[in-house]
Order: sequence, then structure tokens, then C-alpha cells
Amino acid sequence: MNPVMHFNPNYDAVVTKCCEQILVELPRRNLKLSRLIGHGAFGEVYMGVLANVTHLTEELTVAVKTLPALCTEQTELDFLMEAVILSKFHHPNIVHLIGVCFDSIPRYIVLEILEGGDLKTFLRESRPTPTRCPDLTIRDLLCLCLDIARACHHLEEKHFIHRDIAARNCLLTSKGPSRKAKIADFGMARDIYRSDYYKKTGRALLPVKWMPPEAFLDGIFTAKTDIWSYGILLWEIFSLGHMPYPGCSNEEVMQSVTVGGRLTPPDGCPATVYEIMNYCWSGLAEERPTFTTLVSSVEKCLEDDDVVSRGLPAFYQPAVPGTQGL
Ligand SMILES: C[C@@H](Oc1cc(-c2cccc(S(C)(=O)=O)c2)cnc1N)c1cc(F)ccc1N1NC=CN1
Repeated sequence: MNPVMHFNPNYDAVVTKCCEQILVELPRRNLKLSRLIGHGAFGEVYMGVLANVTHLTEELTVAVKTLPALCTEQTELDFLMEAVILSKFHHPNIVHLIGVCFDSIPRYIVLEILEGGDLKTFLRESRPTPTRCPDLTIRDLLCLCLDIARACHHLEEKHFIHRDIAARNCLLTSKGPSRKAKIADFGMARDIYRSDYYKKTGRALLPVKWMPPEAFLDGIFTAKTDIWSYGILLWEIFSLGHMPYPGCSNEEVMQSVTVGGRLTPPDGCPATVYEIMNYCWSGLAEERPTFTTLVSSVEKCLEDDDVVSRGLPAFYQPAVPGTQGL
């Protein structure tokens, strides 16, 4: 059946109307796109310059998500829904939505630019090499963990399930020591919210390696889903951007995790940090911590000199840390 037939034009008209009241429409003439940053789920993402933002700032460098002119109504609504979701959150560790240009084609979502780029790329670029010591210290890594824990705590307080907490969906304000990490992509939550299950339920498209057993076995998503994913994100950060369960297929990971298999600690990972990871990976969802607990646990690690004073391995072995029970 043609999926478009499912549309209830009244519903979509209402959604569009109410969204217009929530979103800040920016004058398109004030926005100039410059270089291509990359390709998002919808279309291209550009760096741009927004003029006449306020009487205080003449020009503002921004990131612009574009929606291809040729797209379905479903994709249009997905794009709109993503902007609505982003507009709901105001937190120092969640990307800020500046506004939209929805008045004509091509449609734009205008976001604050995070010039440090995505967290996964940053971690991989920070790995020591035979000729270069590690750029990052344990303290640096823990600060990144704390930033995202605070963002997730904000979502938890608003009873919002993100469903895709992962390094690829986090960005950095800069690559330097003053860097801040922010959650900057809500695509998974948007798709489920719009019940576009067909987009995500194909297991190949689900982030299985970041999901707890009840999610990939029974499709059960709760606040405790994000807790498990956050534990995987901790492992991504302390492994400096390795793929979790390296070399394993989604099927192999599901089989192993279901019977208690877990990731082993990355090289140089402090025992107290690995304890937090395992707490997040409790098989029973109700035994996992809250983000309130996680924020204070990571803060405690930052205050513990025995933890933060440790160095990272001088030279990372190419062989990625193994995994238990796989
Ligand atoms: C939508 C896009 O948003 C942004 C990307 C970059 C950004 C991302 C990568 C590199 C650079 S940079 C250092 O070249 O300016 C800037 C900077 N700020 C953004 N607000 C994004 C958000 C994410 F959560 C994850 C990845 C991306 N994208 N989309 C396309 C590429 N990355």
C-alpha cells in the first residue's frame, strides 16, 4: 500500500500549524551557507553564517541541516519533528536549536555550530601513535563522560528517552582543553516518536551494540535503555573511539549479551570507571542506576586523585581490548 495513503491530512496540518508556533522562523536572506560539513540522515549539513542575529552579535557561525527538495511528505514531517524535539531542550550539554527556515524549499534547521566535530572522530584522532604521546588524560575523558551524563540527566528529568546515546551523536565545542561535549542528534527518538518503525526496526538499522537485552529482544524502551547505552558510551570514550564488541556481528553480540557477555575494560581504564560501566549493564533494567546517580559517580571519579592521575597507555595496541564470553 502506498504509505502516503496513511496520512491524515488534518492531523498533519495540525502538527504543522502547532509547530509553526513553537519554532523560530529565521529570515532566509540572513543565512549564507559556506562549506559542506558532511551528510546527515536527511541531507547535507553545511557550515553557515547567520546575519543580524541580535543587536549584540552581528554575525553568527552556524551549522545548517538541509532537507533535499525532492523528498516525501514523511521525510518533511520527520525533519519538522526533529526541529520540534530540539526546541524542547535548553541545556549547556545539548545542542541549541537557533531556528528554522521552513517557509520555502530547501528547508533548513539552523543549529549552534560545535567546531570540535563529533566525539567519535575526536577520540580516534587523539589516540597515541608510536611517535606521539596520548593527547588526552583520564581527567579529560572523565570530563567528557560528565558532560554527557548531565545532558542525559536533563532528558531523564523530562522523561524523554533518547534511544541512541553514542559517541557518534555527540559533538564537541572545540578540540582543545576547554572542550565541552553535547548531545547533538535526536534522530532515533524522532523516528520512533513518529512511529516510523519501518525505518528502524530492521535490525540492521538498530544500534544493537548500544542496546540492552530487553530492547533488542522485546522492543522495550524505558529510561533504563539510555542508561545501558551510556555505559557503552563510557567504553567508547575510554577505548578512544573503538567500535564496541570489535569484529562481532549484531547477532553474535545479542547472543552473548543475552547470556551475560559484557565488554572488557579498555586498556588503562580505571577500575572505578569500569565498575560504573558494569552497573549500567545490569541485565535487569531496574537494577541499573539513574543519571542522577551516574552524574555523582563520575564527579566522584574526577575528585579521586588515584583515578585521574593515572596516565593513558603510552601506545595503544592495534589489537582492540577483547570481550568477555565472546
Ligand atoms: C547535524 C550535525 O550538526 C553539527 C555538526 C558539526 C560538525 C561535525 C563534524 C565536523 C565539523 S567541523 C570540525 O568540520 O566543523 C562540524 C558541528 N556542529 C553541528 N551542530 C551533526 C550532529 C551530530 F550530533 C553528529 C554529526 C553531525 N554531522 N552532520 C554532518 C556531519 N556531522
